[in-house]
Order: sequence, then C-alpha cells, then structure tokens
Amino acid sequence: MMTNVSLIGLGGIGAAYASKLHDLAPENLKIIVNHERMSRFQKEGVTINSNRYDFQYIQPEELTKPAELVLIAVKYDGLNQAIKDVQQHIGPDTIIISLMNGITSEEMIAKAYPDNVILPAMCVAIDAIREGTSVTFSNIGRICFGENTNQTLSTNVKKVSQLFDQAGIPYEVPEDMLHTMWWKFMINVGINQTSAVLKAPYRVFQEIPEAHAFMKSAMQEVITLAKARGIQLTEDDFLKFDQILKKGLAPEGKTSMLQDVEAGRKTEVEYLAGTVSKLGKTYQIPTPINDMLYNMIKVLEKTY
Ligand SMILES: NC(=O)C1=CN([C@@H]2O[C@H](COP(=O)(O)OP(=O)(O)OC[C@H]3O[C@@H](n4cnc5c(N)ncnc54)[C@H](OP(=O)(O)O)[C@@H]3O)[C@@H](O)[C@H]2O)C=CC1
Ligand SMILES: CC(C)(CO)C(=O)C(=O)O
Repeated sequence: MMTNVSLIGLGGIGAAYASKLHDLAPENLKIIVNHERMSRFQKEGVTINSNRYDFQYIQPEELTKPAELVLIAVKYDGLNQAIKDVQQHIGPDTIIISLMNGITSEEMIAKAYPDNVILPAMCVAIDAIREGTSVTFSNIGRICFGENTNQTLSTNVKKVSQLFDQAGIPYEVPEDMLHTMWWKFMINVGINQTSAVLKAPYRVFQEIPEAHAFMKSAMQEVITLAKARGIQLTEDDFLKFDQILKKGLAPEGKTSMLQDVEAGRKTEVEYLAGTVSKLGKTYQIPTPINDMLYNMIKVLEKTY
C-alpha cells in the first residue's frame, strides 16, 4: 500500500479526493501549502460536505521524504508555482498525476520533472463547488488515468489503482488514455467556453438549438485537430457527450468556467481555446470559433 502521498491544490477537486485519502489514513497524506494558505486552513479548517477536515499541512520549503505519489489539482494560473512547490516531494520513483482539465498540464510538469513517471489523468462527472474553504459535491465522479495505452496494466498503474481501491476513490483505466484525454478536452472546449460567454447553465444547451450548435461548432474544431494528431476522435464521441448532456447533467448545473466567470476569477481559456488556436497554427487548420471564443473570454476577464 502507498503510505506517502502529497497533494497540492485543496480546491473543489483536490479537497474531494483528499477527503477520501484522509479517511483512509490521515498520516499518509500531506497537503502542500504556503504559509498564507496554511494559516487560513488551520484557522478555518476545510469543510467538505459539511465535515471539518484538519489535514497534515506542509510548506513547500520544508524538507521531507519524497512521496510515492504527488497529485496536482490546481487551476492553470497556479500551475507554474505549484510545479515549483512540489519539488521537495519529488524523488526518482515518485509518480505524478495531474487531475486538471486540458491536455497541457502533463507537458508542463514533464518539462520540470523529465525523469519522473507522469500518468496522464483527468476527472469526469464530479460536480465539486468551492466557496472559500468549503467544498461540496453530490457526485465524486471518477478519475480516469493510466499510461498512454493500457492493454496490460503497468506496475505504476496497478500501485495507484490499489490506493484508489483502498480509499474508495472511483476510477477508470481506459485502454486508450490519450483518446479519453482528447474526448474530455473536446467537451471542455465546447461547453465550458460557450457556457461562459452565454452565461448559460446546462439547461440552455439542452433546450436551445442555437446554443447547442454553437457548443458543437467549437468541439468540431477539436475533432479536426485530433485527426491531424493521429487521435481517432469522431462524431460518435460527440454523441456520447450529447447523451450525458441531455440525460446526466442537472439543468441548473454550471461548468467550472462559468463558475470562474461568475466569481470574477481568471479562467482556463489559455489552455482551452488558446491551445486549440496554437495547434491550429501548427497543423495549418483554421480554428475561427475558438479564436473568437478566446478573444471573448479574454474581454470578459478584463471586465470584472
Ligand atoms: N470543479 C469541477 O467540478 C471540475 C474541475 N476540473 C478541473 O480541475 C482543476 C482544478 O479545479 P478546481 O478544483 O475546481 O479549482 P479550485 O480553484 O477550486 O482549486 C484550486 C486550488 O488550488 C489552490 N492552489 C493554487 N496554487 C497553489 C499552490 N501553489 N499551492 C497550494 N495550493 C494552490 C487554490 O488555492 P487559493 O484559492 O488559495 O488560490 C485552490 O484552492 C482545473 O483544471 C479544473 O478545470 C475538472 C472537472 C470538474
Ligand atoms: C465536464 C464538465 C463540464 C463538468 O464536470 C467539466 O469538466 C467542467 O465543468 O470543467
């Protein structure tokens, strides 16, 4: 069993999964936080679904034994700092997992820790919402992770699976992890960004054909880029999401990007439309919808 896990980013996603690891064995989990966050968390505690959690906090500069697993659950605007802050926890055998949306965080982490195993990952179907130091979720969703392909499970994937089994964290190891990452990327590019500019909960996309078509047009650009990159993302993948949208998402639910805009926070547009536009230039594929979404969301961020 893994007895030494470190996590950075005690927000909606991080707190939800940290609560499970803490319930399993509080002494085995360290939360990396700077002095200011540590004071806030120690004073107020962290409330997760109405229960107060007092985690074992550690500051980035404190010397410590390398962790077996480091989980990263910040947003993109905090990722460069988080990559520096986890340094004391990374040894030659440390496995690193980013639970973040998008397809860029793993590349950014790999640049800083090129010799470590970084298992691509993301979470789906979790509806965590954070207000201050309080996090609530009604569905913990699941963590999809693995090597790029998983016809047979590697030792590292087995180790992490065993930990998640023990902690009761739902997970899935998709056979084709890169395809799954791009599928989620397509979803976030489509619905997160159009919901943010339309200020629209899921109901708008379920009921209004023009909103649905707008969302789909942004996703279509990801499907085209995926083909250029050798990833088989197809119309069927869109339809799979459409079923989830129509049957699985609460009409008044909101994407994380809409929540960011409503709370006046910086969004992850740079890593959604920004990435699509950059890849479009690389493969010489026009991405007009995402170029426009990029500009619109940048304007929104400047009007807070
Ligand atoms: N919320 C959701 O339902 C979903 C979110 N995601 C993705 O998961 C990722 C995380 O999202 P979410 O949990 O909602 O984000 P939050 O903003 O709720 O949480 C991020 C947390 O990271 C903390 N943080 C940032 N930098 C550091 C640092 N250097 N050291 C310690 N803590 C740090 C922030 O602290 P502070 O507030 O003090 O800055 C904050 O508590 C994103 O990529 C998001 O797109 C994916 C699926 C669903
Ligand atoms: C899939 C979706 C839209 C909801 O979990 C999401 O990942 C997000 O809101 O960021």
